Amino acid sequence: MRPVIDSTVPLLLRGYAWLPAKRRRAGDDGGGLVRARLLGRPAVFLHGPAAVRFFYDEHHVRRGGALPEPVLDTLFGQGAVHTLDGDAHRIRKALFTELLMDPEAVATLTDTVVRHWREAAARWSERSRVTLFDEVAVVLATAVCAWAGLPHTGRAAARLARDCVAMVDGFATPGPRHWRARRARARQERVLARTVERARAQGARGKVLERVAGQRDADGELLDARTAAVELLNIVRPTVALAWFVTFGAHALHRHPELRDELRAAQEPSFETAFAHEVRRFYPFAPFVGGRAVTDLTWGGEPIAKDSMVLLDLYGQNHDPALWEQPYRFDPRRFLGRPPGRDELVPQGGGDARGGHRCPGEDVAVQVVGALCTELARMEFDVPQEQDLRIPLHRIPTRPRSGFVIATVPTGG
Ligand code: HEM
Repeated sequence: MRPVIDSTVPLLLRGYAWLPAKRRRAGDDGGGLVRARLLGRPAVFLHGPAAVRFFYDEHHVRRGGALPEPVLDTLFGQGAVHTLDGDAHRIRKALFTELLMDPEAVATLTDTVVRHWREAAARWSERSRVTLFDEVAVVLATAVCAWAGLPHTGRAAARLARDCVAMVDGFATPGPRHWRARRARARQERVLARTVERARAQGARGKVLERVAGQRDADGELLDARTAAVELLNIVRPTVALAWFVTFGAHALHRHPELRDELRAAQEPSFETAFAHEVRRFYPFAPFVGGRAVTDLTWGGEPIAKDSMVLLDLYGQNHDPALWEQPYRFDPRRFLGRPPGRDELVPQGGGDARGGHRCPGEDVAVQVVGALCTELARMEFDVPQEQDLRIPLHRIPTRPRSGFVIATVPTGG
């Protein structure tokens, strides 16, 4: 086998564009395995529904020791559910599936978000211009805290929103963005660990806080307050991160104004859901997920050595022409009357959310993004030309450079 040069720096520099370019150079038509070296280790990238099933088999890929420390210290937190395997994972994961996959809880969270959006939108019309990304992040942080029973309101919620955005923005880059992410995480873990301690001493105010504060691990012990804070942040941070998808949704409505009318007129939720799926498929967000090979493996006749990094190429799979007709066309109709297959659409991972590591927040994501894009479609606003709406692919995570500035049209003349 040819020696493979380490690709960590090219990946950091080229972002989402790195893997497709590597795939083209390797002459791969999309179905095969791509080899690389990352952080000094051999790595293989897979994609496609069969690869999803291979990757999510615990006999093939484990998560323990797989995530680099800079990612844990910014995005997920030390000791997070993302890093666990076997029974330890199943017991911790039940906490999230119970809280986040219950239809009533999802509906209550969505209603809370919409209520806070409407209050905020009424204030936007008093200002001539607002940056949608920043505003939506604060709406989401305020709403998820209210829903979870966390005490953050007003400025504390705005601070939490900024910190959650920083944690996501800085996980895949060296330099100032990364250090901001580390500081943001350290600050919010401290704050939330105190909240957990208070909840344990005085009784919690909300179901989510109470449930997380009372979580016991496989050994029957309560989580230490810092780990409980990490897991509270694993609910709050990704909810705030829905600001990326809502901003992408605004971008799609701007590029395809006819969809605005369709969303506005939709009598039933199916178009809204299809729109949310297409936003999650089309726009680049989570690039891939990864673990380590448990043992020597074979995929498509190719050997994968024990301990290699095995990565599932989410962005690549969501744009694979073998799965999606005209993958680079934004078209929510592709999901109308045809809900996505479990291992086909993978912006939030694949496999089974209850049994494996798939994101437990997918129902929340689809409903909140759908509801807020519909709110947006119903709102009167202009999109000033003097802003940069390009979405650079070299940056992970990316978003419209200007954050999507809107000029609200005052209501009532
Ligand atoms: C912003 C949109 C979101 C994206 C792009 C996203 C993406 C992902 C991805 C790729 C994974 C990893 C899957 C794997 O390792 O196989 C994941 C896991 C997870 N997500 Fe999300 N997610 C989003 C929203 C949410 C929301 C709204 C919540 C909670 C309210 C959430 C909570 C979690 C948790 C707790 C895990 C860990 C699951 C585990 O390791 O078992 N996510 N998410």
